[in-house]
Amino acid sequence: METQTQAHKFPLSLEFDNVSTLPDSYEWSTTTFPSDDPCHYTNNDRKALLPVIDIGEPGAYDLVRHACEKWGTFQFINHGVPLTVFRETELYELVPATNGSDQTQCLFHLNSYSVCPNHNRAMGLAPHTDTSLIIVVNHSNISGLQVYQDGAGWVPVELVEGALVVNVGNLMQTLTNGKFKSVLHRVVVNSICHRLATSFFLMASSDAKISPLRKLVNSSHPPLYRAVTGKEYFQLKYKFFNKALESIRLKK
Ligand SMILES: O=C(O)CCC(=O)C(=O)O
Ligand SMILES: [Fe+2]
Repeated sequence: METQTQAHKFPLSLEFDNVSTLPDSYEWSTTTFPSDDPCHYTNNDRKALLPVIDIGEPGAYDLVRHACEKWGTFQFINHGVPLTVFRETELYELVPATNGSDQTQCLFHLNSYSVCPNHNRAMGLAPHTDTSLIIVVNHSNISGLQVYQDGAGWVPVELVEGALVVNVGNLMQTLTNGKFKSVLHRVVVNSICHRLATSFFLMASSDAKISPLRKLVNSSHPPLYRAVTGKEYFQLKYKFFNKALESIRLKK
């Protein structure tokens, strides 16, 4: 048994450290691993490679827009954060911090996925779309994040040193009248490495009204979503989870 003091140290000693098989309550329908190295796997499907964008390049703006329309996600490099920060900073040195006030604009999550004995029958993070406007993920150097794409299924997000992942969230999909797609994603676990990832959520403040931008709405592109406040949308997400966007969709 852990003592109280040890239990607060990172990496956390989690329940799975003490079990040799997956408890029934964690059972998930089978997930498959794309390669022999579950900690650092590559994507063998060259047709389903997520964009990695150098945001210092002249054409970066168009590439970002295209990625948000087609994929709802991309990785970016040349963001100004020195590589040494990625190499030398152990994620577990970071202290998770949230701003709990009503005016919250940003949220920072530290996600910890412990080693799992029966990884192909468990799920680290269930398939979901993110609620906020945009999300920036540092998935460090351990694989696990996968995004769903029509026609390609679950696509692993490849490890690119120093790259950060951006996901389009539900509220950005609303704001862009469905032009940018909020990406369905999940995290799989493995039986060898403990994975840590940080997510930075750019949120709408609770009383901000979010509705499709006027310049993206016209007679051939009528508004797809009704206006919601940040607070209302969070309540809808809690109630409807992955069906929340559907719940504010205007009927034709
Ligand atoms: O762990 C990851 O790579 C992604 C985490 C995530 O999807 C989230 O925090 O919403
Ligand atoms: Fe997410």
